Amino acid sequence: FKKGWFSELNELWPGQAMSLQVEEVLLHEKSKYQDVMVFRSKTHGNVLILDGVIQCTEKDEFSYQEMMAHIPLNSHPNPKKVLIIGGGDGGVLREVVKHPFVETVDQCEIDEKVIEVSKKYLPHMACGYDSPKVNLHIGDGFDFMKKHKGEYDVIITDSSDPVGPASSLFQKSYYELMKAALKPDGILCCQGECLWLHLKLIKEMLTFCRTVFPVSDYAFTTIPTYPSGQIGFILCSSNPDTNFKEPVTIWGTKELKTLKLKYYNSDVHRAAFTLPQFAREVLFEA
Ligand SMILES: NCCCN[C@H]1CC[C@H](N)CC1
Repeated sequence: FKKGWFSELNELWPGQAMSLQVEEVLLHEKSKYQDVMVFRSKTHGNVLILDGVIQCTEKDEFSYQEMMAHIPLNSHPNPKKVLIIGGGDGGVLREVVKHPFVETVDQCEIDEKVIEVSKKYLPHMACGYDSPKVNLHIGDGFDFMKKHKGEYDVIITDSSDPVGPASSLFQKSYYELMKAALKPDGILCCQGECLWLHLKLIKEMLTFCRTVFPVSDYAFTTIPTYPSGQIGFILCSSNPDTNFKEPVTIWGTKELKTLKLKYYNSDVHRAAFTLPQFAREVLFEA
């Protein structure tokens, strides 16, 4: 490639590749599960790469973390107990612990190296680990959920892509496990890939979610450094009265400033469920 540039080449987005200019590689080593790299980019701050895939950049990570946390939390009337599967960089955790209703957060991340690296090179994301609300567990999310039935108001699965270690998180069996770990009116939010690239996979997931939950929906955010600049979220609720499109908790300007939110607000929440026609007809009309 052009000297001094990182390109995100991957079979999950054939024929295209996001590139970032590299100033300095800060770390590059193997964890027990994957190849871990951090570099300081010219224009996007520090960047975390796992197995050659961009996980987050300091410049735009807040788009994904805020939406992944606040869409489910503000769709639940009183989310006290939250579980995060994955999310080792700490960004989603940082957002969840901000929420005034949240009392405790269990986080289960399989790769301790990702947490260690984030604390060192992504301090503005890993700051979430400093919260007294957090119980951190290193291990497999499947095993953890089997031991915590009916415990959670909200479960968030902040995963990488459906290749390698994370592919099992995109199966029906995993959603059945999350449902069992939720309280009877619980809500889940999972990384749901991209409308431009993975519409078929999203359709398959929504189809099996509709056999497991009374309510399932899909929302998206814009994020320049993820493939095609967009990523979405699968949202499911065991409470048939849940309407994700209308938040039950609405924050005003003062609260948004206090919470330091720079992407999420109630109008952005509502708009996130308004899909372009090519996606709406496949996901909700066919
Ligand atoms: N907290 C960010 C976790 C990473 N999320 C995924 C990274 C890889 C992308 N292709 C999809 C989102």
